[in-house]
Amino acid sequence: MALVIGVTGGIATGKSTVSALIKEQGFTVIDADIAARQVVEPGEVAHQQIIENFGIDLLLENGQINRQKLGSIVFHDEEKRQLLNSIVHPEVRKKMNDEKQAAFERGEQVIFLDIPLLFESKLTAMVEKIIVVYVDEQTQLSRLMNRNGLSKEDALSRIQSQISIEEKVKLGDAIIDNRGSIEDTKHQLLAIFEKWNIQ
Ligand SMILES: CC(C)(COP(=O)(O)OP(=O)(O)OC[C@H]1O[C@@H](n2cnc3c(N)ncnc32)[C@H](O)[C@@H]1O)[C@@H](O)C(=O)NCCC(=O)NCCS
Ligand SMILES: Nc1ncnc2c1ncn2[C@@H]1O[C@H](COP(=O)(O)OP(=O)(O)OP(=O)(O)O)[C@@H](O)[C@H]1O
Repeated sequence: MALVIGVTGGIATGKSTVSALIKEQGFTVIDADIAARQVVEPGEVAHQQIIENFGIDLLLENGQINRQKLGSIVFHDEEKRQLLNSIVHPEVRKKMNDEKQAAFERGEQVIFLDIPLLFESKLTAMVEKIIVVYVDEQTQLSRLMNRNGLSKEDALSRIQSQISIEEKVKLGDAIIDNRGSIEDTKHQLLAIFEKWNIQ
């Protein structure tokens, strides 16, 4: 039986960074953020449902959803965020399950799922072990502001739309402290692999 491991954390705490290190070790990482982009491509069911619920003005000239505009709506309005989640999440779960199945069928023994909202969306049953990628809230805020070019207010509203990273740390089977260098983060990841006998 293959082992399925969830990688989670708060927004901008370093899940993608850790996922890249996991891939470097030769493992498949199935990324919920990527799936969430694929299921809203023009022609997909969720694309149509988003237009019906949020309006045609949300589209760019090329027919893609204007993610910046949608983000500025849903990260300031919990009801609208729940509405978007109810459209996108079922499709994301399907896509991730299909990709997981394909990895099983390729004979892979350990599969990683990078799911930012693992706890918020109550998806912990999808995985057997959980790695939480941690940085303190100040580091999270400044990395998010830098990476996305967001104001402090906008960055805080995104952070506050999730369970706090301090809470998530209590729920993980293993924690990676990503406040140091990438090399330091890699050492912690490899130590977890050793402890869990992942090779
Ligand atoms: C609101 C959208 C359009 C903003 O797009 P944008 O390109 O700016 O951000 P991106 O998708 O890369 O997400 C960045 C991070 O934001 C956080 N985030 C995204 N959606 C949500 C949400 N609904 N609730 C809380 N945090 C979220 C996650 O930590 C994610 O890693 C987009 O995030 C979206 O469609 N969200 C709904 C789907 C979802 O929940 N995705 C997260 C994984 S399933
Ligand atoms: N150890 C580190 N040292 C310095 N900067 C880092 C480190 N790890 C990640 N970063 C930077 O912090 C930002 C957030 O990292 P990353 O994109 O991996 O987070 P994430 O958790 O995947 O974000 P999201 O929730 O938005 O998907 C990026 O700009 C990244 O380059």
